[in-house]
Amino acid sequence: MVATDRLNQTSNILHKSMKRASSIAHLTALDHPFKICVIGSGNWGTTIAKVVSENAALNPQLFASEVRMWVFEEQIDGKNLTEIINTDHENVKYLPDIKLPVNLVATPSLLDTVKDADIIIFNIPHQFLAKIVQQLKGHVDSHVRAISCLKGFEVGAKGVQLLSTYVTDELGIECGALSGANIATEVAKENWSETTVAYHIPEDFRGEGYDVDHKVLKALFHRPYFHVSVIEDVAGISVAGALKNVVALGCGFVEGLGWGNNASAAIQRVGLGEIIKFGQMFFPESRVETYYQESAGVADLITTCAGGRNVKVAKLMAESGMSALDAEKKLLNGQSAQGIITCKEVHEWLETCNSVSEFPLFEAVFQIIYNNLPMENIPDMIDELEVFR
Ligand SMILES: NC(=O)c1ccc[n+]([C@@H]2O[C@H](COP(=O)([O-])OP(=O)(O)OC[C@H]3O[C@@H](n4cnc5c(N)ncnc54)[C@H](O)[C@@H]3O)[C@@H](O)[C@H]2O)c1
Ligand SMILES: O=P(O)(O)OC[C@H](O)CO
Repeated sequence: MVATDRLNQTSNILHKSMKRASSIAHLTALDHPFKICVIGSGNWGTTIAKVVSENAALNPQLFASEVRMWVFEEQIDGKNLTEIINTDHENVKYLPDIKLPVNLVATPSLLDTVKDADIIIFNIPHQFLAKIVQQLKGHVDSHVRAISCLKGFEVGAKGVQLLSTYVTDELGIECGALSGANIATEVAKENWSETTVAYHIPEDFRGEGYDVDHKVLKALFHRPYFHVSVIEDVAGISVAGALKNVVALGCGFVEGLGWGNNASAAIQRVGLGEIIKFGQMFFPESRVETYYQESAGVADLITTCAGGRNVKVAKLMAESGMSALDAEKKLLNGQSAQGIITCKEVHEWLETCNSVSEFPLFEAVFQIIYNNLPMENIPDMIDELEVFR
């Protein structure tokens, strides 16, 4: 009896997942297949390019097979990285030992990459976004749609902005976000993980089959090893994705000091509270439920604090006394620990708003990295400032 129930249950699950897969597979682009490009070819940029290229090859009615990936050109052993990727189908510097699909084409020219694209996926360390977006101005049609996979904020004349909002404001195109518990190398190895894509359907939506909607985004990003949930809360997933990197630096400090799991859990508790508070104060459209219902949120905080690059960099700082930038350079071979810049952006914004004292962990991380405050002071800094909560 129990065995029969199990069998029925398994067959129901299989039936549901086959139905879901076939409903995605039967989508058709009614005008021409959507042309995809990826801007960025780092650790995550290349991984996401692999994911979408696989789906592009599998769904010819929906996506053009060729996916272009913009590569910030550099030489590896006297050869251009683009040439290596296009010949060997491997990004030997930023994603070694992972075979890339043959329909993924590395392109050194930014403008050639976006030419005729229907969907642009931004995936670079966020400190380079402004420069890239400025180069794209005037070269992207207003009906192009975009997804930002970046984690960070833009802080400037307009205050603190989501990176997707920055893209929309500067290029005049709708931009959503993708964020989740996604250490790139695990996704690249096709170990199962989940992610969240958030996207608002814009007012100039041209209709199902002619434009990008939630079904198209699911078809673009969902893989058997990469399960996608598509929602509306762009602000919630973006705030969570940016700020968990700052919390991870705090975890790295206490880990490097040898304080153990309780200390790391304490940092994550305070950090989650500050993430939610930041979202509510500065992006009131974000939903608190997103943080625990979606992969972008608590789940991302957990994976990042367990094994992300920010935690590794901060740990090395604690163990060696190195500066953040030196530790990043030594450990990451050109990759970026985004929390180092994000904590500065957050500090500058909070100072403008006279709200520094309401975010004691974020401020402690900033002071340790930029003003050499002893990391052993973290517990006291959190206590002293927490009275303002
Ligand atoms: N790696 C991950 O596990 C992961 C997972 C999820 C999200 N993210 C986020 O995705 C974004 C991209 O991260 P990544 O891991 O692909 O990048 P990365 O950290 O691997 O950075 C290296 C990339 O930066 C490029 N670069 C270096 N100098 C440049 C310049 N002057 N102009 C433009 N590009 C330059 C390099 O060419 C390379 O492509 C980040 O915001 C990151 O937080 C990363
Ligand atoms: O390696 P990190 O610290 O940049 O984190 C990677 C991802 O953002 C985890 O989801």
